[in-house]
Amino acid sequence: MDEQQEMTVKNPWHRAQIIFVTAVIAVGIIIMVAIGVVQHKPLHQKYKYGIVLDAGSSHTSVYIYEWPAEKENNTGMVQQKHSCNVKGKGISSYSETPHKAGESLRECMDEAKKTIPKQRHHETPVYLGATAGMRLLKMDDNTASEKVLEFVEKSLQTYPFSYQGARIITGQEEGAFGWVTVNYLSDNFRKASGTVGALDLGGASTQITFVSGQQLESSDNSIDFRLYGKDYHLYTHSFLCYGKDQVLKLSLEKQIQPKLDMTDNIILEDPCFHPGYNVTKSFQSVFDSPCVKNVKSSQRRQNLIHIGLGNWNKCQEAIRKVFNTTYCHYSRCSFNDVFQPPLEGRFGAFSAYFFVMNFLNLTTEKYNIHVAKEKLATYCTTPWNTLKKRHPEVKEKYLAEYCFSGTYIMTLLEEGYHFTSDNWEDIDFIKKIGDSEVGWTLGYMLNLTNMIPAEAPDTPLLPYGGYVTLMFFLSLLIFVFFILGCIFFRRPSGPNHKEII
Ligand SMILES: Nc1nc2c(ncn2[C@@H]2O[C@H](COP(=O)(O)OP(=O)(O)OP(=O)(O)O)[C@@H](O)[C@H]2O)c(=O)[nH]1
Ligand SMILES: [Ca+2]
Repeated sequence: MDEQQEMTVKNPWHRAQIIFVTAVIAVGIIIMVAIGVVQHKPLHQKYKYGIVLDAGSSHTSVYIYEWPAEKENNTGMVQQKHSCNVKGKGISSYSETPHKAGESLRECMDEAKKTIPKQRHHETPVYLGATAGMRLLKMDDNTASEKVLEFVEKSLQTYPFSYQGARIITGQEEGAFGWVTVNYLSDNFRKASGTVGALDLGGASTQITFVSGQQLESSDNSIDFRLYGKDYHLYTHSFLCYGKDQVLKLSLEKQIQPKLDMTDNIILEDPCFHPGYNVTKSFQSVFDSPCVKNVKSSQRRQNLIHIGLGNWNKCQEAIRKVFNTTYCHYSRCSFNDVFQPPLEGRFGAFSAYFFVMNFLNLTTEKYNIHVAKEKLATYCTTPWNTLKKRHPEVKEKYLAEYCFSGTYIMTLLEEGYHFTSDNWEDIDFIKKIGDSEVGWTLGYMLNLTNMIPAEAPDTPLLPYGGYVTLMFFLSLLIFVFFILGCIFFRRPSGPNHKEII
């Protein structure tokens, strides 16, 4: 007993003291880690914003994008926060009243002012990109197109944002930035996985863009990007006048060609419109475009009496005539003597590809190309009155044109771009990825703000959550081992054990 007392007195690691000291050290470690973690995490997530106006041929849309301020160069961070459709037609329709082009943007820009926090207004860039409608106006009347852009610019400069310019973007930019958008939103750059091609069908032009492993025979169709440490060799082409509104004009022009000598109104029996459809249109309204300039300048007839026949086969025959496939001075072409390498990979088809194929229910199920054609053929025979009763909510102009547009899309994809029954299912008809709409605007802004770096940034060893968890458990482990150590230290061992107790 005396011996034991002697030992207890001699031992500097008294039990209570050990536990106290150990606990203090452990709590200290945990506090240190917690402070380190909190210190590195911003207290409030701050967002930045960007505005892009898509001044298309048929209408203008205003897109507001948002991203966490401190993660500017992490790909996948920018998302669409809001979008607004400008009332009325596209800005090119204001060629005779250009001031109205600027005014037309007011409502949506006022909405942008409300959507973006006030303290961020001055640093929010605003870009306007005009596409095929303005390209056509520029071809037709350069002064008018400049006036329209001038008024649009004046209008945008009245807002508290950081105005960055309004311009007509090229077809290559439109195609390439559509491709950037699809792949950015699919996170394909960060994953360094394969990319998907982009198919965009507008009102006045259409774009095809994909990564090609082939040597491109035409420099006009070639764009190179270095994104996130990887080189991308892109094929892109924009067909002006091959958007769905302009191609309808082209097709009508081809169909009435044999009747152009007639002096009266022209009656056109059109297989691409539904049986019972009978609408009188002013000749001028149909052919007022540089895409069908010959008709416009040489013929000024009063009216076109447009009568539907609803015959899909004949409709496709008529549409085929807008593609010139008789001549190709490259090793291979799509149509109109435009070079196109073999198709590669999957494709995302958006804009009117989606509007039309979605309405026709050809996007949701995996139809093969033959079934899709059969369904479309049946749809085209539906009488006009039946359709109107079936879809009272759909705008009549859209409803009347789905048979034509669907047939154009099938023909463009199959006979224009050479999709076959084997790769038809590689096409995804899409409108949005996540909450962001697919189109060229996001890619355009990412490019102009340098938000996709050429080289991948060094990434931390662990994601933030993983780091916190690991540090916590390591501290806990140290604490537990310390306690165990103390217990073992405290417990006497060896042959004298029994004697001591
Ligand atoms: N059915 C349907 N058609 C639509 C809708 N929105 C637009 N369209 C039509 O689809 C076509 C393409 O629309 P967009 O992609 O907006 O075309 P855009 O950007 O104005 O034209 P581009 O300058 O050639 O790109 C046009 O003919 C539009 O009138 C919709 O919600 N439903
Ligand atoms: Ca467009």
